[in-house]
Amino acid sequence: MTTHGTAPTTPLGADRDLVVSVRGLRKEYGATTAVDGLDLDVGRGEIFAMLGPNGAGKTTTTEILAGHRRATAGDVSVLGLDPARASRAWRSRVGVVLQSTNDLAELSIRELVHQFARYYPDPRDPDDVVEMVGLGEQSGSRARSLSGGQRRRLDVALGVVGRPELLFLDEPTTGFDPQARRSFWELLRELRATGTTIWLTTHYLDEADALADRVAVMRAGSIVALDSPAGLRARTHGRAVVRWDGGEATTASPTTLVQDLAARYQGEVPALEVRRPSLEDVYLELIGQTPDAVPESTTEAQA
Ligand SMILES: Nc1ncnc2c1ncn2[C@@H]1O[C@H](COP(=O)(O)OP(=O)(O)OP(=O)(O)O)[C@@H](O)[C@H]1O
Repeated sequence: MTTHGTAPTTPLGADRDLVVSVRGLRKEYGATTAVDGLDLDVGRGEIFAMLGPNGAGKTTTTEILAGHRRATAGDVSVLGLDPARASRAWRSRVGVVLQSTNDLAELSIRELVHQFARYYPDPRDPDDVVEMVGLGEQSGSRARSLSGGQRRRLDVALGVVGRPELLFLDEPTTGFDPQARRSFWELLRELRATGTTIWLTTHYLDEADALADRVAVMRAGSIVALDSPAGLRARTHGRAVVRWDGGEATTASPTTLVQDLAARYQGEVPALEVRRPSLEDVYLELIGQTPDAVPESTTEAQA
């Protein structure tokens, strides 16, 4: 706990509506600074997403918050406690799904989820949880025999069976087919509706856009933007990209440009496209990369 000035300040984690509070978090691995002075708060019942390229520091931050890794410096409060000194009671309030998966015994899905449920004081019904993650039909199969995406669903089942107040998910939908992702998103929304706070890392823009109340974009150990998906999108400041056979321009007044072009071509402008920057464009700009080509799916042609 740190106090500044003479007036007493609220100790980190004393605000019960804040599930996660981080101030000045740093993590160094030898000469590598993985997390470079992070400040953030996550409110109860929020879905909070961390986006960022490989090596940005998302996993390191998540592991520190989940009590799996020690910070080099900074103050961290998760559910009112420093995770580095967390008790067993604290652990039972937190669900953790990290990238490194557990080594599974020769148990069936159903047996595993039942076994995990016994570690918690007030677990969900394990059979309901197996259904909830869409593994009902495979519940008798050995966990080892699952596909990558099914395995990830099992990880989520093990993370939620203890009825956690806070759920950490590190890249939870990697390896999911599109339909499995959609139903997984639905599951996360249901969990949020029952009051679960969700901390999520992802590489998928559409995932953050579809799910998150707020998104932190991380780059080289720092947060470069922290906003709602709509707030991030608004950073395009009304700009649009106008393309035609012979040129391209980014402008805040595309209609005027199209009128000018129409006058110049005396009618149809060849291969005219007008496109609003997508969340992906904003993201790529934030992390210092610009797309080589505009993806087809985000291209909007207007006559
Ligand atoms: N155990 C470790 N020892 C040394 N360096 C590490 C270790 N874990 C991570 N790093 C380094 O810390 C930085 C942040 O890594 P981290 O895994 O937190 O990033 P990330 O954003 O989760 O990346 P990804 O999207 O690839 O999972 C990287 O430069 C990485 O090489």
